Amino acid sequence: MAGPSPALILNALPGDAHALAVGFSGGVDSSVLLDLAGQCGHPVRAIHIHHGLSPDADQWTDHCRSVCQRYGIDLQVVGVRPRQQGQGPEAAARQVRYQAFEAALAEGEALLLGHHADDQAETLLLRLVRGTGPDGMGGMARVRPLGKGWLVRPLLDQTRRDLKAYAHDQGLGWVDDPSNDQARFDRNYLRHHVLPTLTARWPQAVSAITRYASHRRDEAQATRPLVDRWLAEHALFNGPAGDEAPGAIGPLPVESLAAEPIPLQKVLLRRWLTVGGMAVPGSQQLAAGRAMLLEASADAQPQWAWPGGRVTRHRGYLFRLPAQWPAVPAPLRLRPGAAQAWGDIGRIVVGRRVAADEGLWVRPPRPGDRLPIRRGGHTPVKERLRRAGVPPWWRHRLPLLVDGSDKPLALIDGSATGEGPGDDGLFFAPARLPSGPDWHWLGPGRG
Ligand SMILES: Nc1ncnc2c1ncn2[C@@H]1O[C@H](COP(=O)(O)OP(=O)(O)OP(=O)(O)O)[C@@H](O)[C@H]1O
Repeated sequence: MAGPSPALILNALPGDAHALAVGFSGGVDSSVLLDLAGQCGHPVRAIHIHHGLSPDADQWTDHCRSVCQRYGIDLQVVGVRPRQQGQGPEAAARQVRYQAFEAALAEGEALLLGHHADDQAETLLLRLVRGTGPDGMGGMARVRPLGKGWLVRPLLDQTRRDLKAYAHDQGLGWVDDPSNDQARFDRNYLRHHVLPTLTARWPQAVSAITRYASHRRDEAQATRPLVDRWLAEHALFNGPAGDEAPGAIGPLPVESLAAEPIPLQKVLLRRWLTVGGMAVPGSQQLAAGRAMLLEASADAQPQWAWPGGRVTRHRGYLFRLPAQWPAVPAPLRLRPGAAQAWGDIGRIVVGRRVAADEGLWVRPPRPGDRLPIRRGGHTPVKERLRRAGVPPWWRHRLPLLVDGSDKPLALIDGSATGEGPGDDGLFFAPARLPSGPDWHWLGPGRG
């Protein structure tokens, strides 16, 4: 592997990145990165996050200022204090740091971070001993979207020793963070005890481990489109055409899933949960959940719950259930030409000529509600919803149109696209909740 050079950055950049922002802590790795970035021919700036955690923090910021001044590179200093919520100070600092990076990135800008091969090997070993799934073994990504730009780690194939040698050769100055050695206990145990033992016996251990991570990432990148295609073909897709936002994949049909080999079922389930915004369970939990959901008798309604979410089976489909149910909305007096909030669940969009002087209301269905039918007579609302395939847990949250004396008139059709209803219509535009309830039954005409 060739040593540090600007080509590492140029080769790692996504095609449309046209400006570089170096995450500059003042440590040796990001000092090398800054030096290389300045030789790439792209506009460069640096971002330093001042956490104020160490008594030396001001000195590091001063150091970063003077280095950037020498290079003639703009430095943005962002002061963010970690908010500690049940995590260690390191993890809390990392979380706010990435949020600050994301907010600071401009369109088309690539944030460069100085993670190297030893960091990657430590990450992999840590994940391995703490327990991780196949995606975790891809380690840190070399490139991923971040805010309006990208996060790029061009030094992932360089060892710590390569970077130090470059810094010495080029006469670069840097600061050492002494807290690194105490705060990151597990990582340092690996760094000082485990990796030296491994590399004494197998000198290529670090690059072999990082190569493995790179294979895993390639494999994930190659298979993901196939998995997503399966989901798009089989799991009802409820977004506007071409919308691939998370949550756009609807309930999973049990029959199609069960027809696949078990290892593929697990891959599909894992991905389906991820696109629904759910925390993915560990392998054992996933295997148990899969068996419970797919191997139960046809008329059973098993419910699988793990700390990250819940899935249930209903009439041949698997549904992701939100971690918290939105409250049942309160009755709403309709206003012509308005888009009115239907609790946290969505909006009721009302045409201009609707409800002008009729005193129309919308409220959730109640037991015993009945709707008039065209041939004369009435049908229970519950029966209409059941026939339309609306799962029981949504039936009492849907909008029912009633007149001024609370007499049910109609269920309001849903529209996933949110386009105008015209002057005479009204419809329900469901919100896409973060926990991704499955809205597939809300297509126009189903109400
Ligand atoms: N305070 C900071 N200001 C700007 N950039 C930083 C700062 N701290 C870290 N970075 C950037 O992140 C890179 C990795 O640093 P470090 O390993 O400390 O980060 P981390 O995000 O905690 O990662 P890890 O996952 O390895 O714990 C650095 O080389 C630098 O590019």
